[in-house]
Amino acid sequence: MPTYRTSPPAKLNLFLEILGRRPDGFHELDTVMVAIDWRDELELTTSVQPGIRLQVDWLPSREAIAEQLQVAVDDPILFVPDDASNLVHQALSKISAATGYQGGWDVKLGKRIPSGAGMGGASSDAAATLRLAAAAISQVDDDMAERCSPAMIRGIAEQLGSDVPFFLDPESATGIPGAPVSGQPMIARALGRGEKLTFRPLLVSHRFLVVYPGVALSTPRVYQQCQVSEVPRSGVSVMDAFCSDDATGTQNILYNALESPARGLSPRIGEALECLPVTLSIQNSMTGSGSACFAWITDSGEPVEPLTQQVKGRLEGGALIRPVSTCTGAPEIQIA
Ligand SMILES: C[C@@](CO)(OP(=O)(O)O)[C@H](O)COP(=O)(O)OP(=O)(O)OC[C@H]1O[C@@H](n2ccc(N)nc2=O)[C@H](O)[C@@H]1O
Ligand SMILES: Nc1ncnc2c1ncn2[C@@H]1O[C@H](COP(=O)(O)OP(=O)(O)O)[C@@H](O)[C@H]1O
Repeated sequence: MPTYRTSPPAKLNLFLEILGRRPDGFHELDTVMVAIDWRDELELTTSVQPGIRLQVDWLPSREAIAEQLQVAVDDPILFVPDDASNLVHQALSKISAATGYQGGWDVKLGKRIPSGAGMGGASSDAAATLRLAAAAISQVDDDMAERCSPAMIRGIAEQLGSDVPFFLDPESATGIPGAPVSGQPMIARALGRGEKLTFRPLLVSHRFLVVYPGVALSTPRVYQQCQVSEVPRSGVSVMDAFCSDDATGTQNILYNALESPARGLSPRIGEALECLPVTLSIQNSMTGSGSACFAWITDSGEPVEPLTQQVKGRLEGGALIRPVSTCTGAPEIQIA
């Protein structure tokens, strides 16, 4: 059986405004996201033996991540489920049910993206699973290939989570044939509960310094504490700034309405933000519902390594601190 592999990326929310509260418990959003090259690793093989066998490990090792976070290897912060609560598992159950695929799945998930960070790790793993599983199932016969339509994939992605469609290729994510092709870095604006997407290609690569301050925040808890904005800002100007071919010197456009409730839930958010540099060419924000924060380095000539060392020196306590760049949200699938 061939093995299908890909490296699901994390995301950063560059802008997030709360437009309203919905009767179903979700919030209407205006958010702008990019994928970044902080990646998990996912490997999937079909099997004649029914069932889903999922193995999850930290990369490069649980010990290495625990050491950086200054916690014990069995600390709850490093817990990632390997049962039916993992979104990879749920994605496979749903695609098997939707296509009538009767076989089983063997999956290895290598985690680098921390959980409860607002970096969308679980959502990205789920979207990548759908893409790999669709590629594998499509090999069975033409009938199966036809059942793996972009509309079916998008429908499952939306059921799995508000952020999951963002990590599909733009045509599957939007349902618009001819949407910008996958494989190149994009920026997306998401409306609704996060699933109504518009993609635009990025003309230049953008660099960030990301800090995960070693605390996991629950997305529902952060939303419970948030305020609907009376005079909502719009994500359009952020899209425009990031889509220009030179963002050097762009001032104060990052915004996240969930930052204030997240700060209230953990002092580590403020600590992470305060240790990030702020200059004429560097702006800071929190991603998603937290806890990770980031600095956007708008000047392409600014070296990132001294900034990384500066932040490592300033932030007390365990943390994961990494320079990253924008990348495609739906990376290439390798078949071996
Ligand atoms: C905040 C964001 C910003 O991109 O990202 P993360 O911090 O999770 O990465 C997203 O809105 C999270 O999307 P996702 O993580 O897929 O959330 P879901 O599983 O759909 O929802 C989890 C819970 O979050 C709340 N929720 C989520 C999305 C939304 N538009 N309004 C909400 O109120 C609801 O309480 C929901 O039950
Ligand atoms: N594939 C997965 N990777 C990480 N966490 C997962 C996964 N599937 C389900 N989870 C659960 O999802 C929650 C965190 O989701 P995640 O996407 O990592 O964070 P966030 O929503 O902050 O971006 C945790 O409760 C975790 O147990």
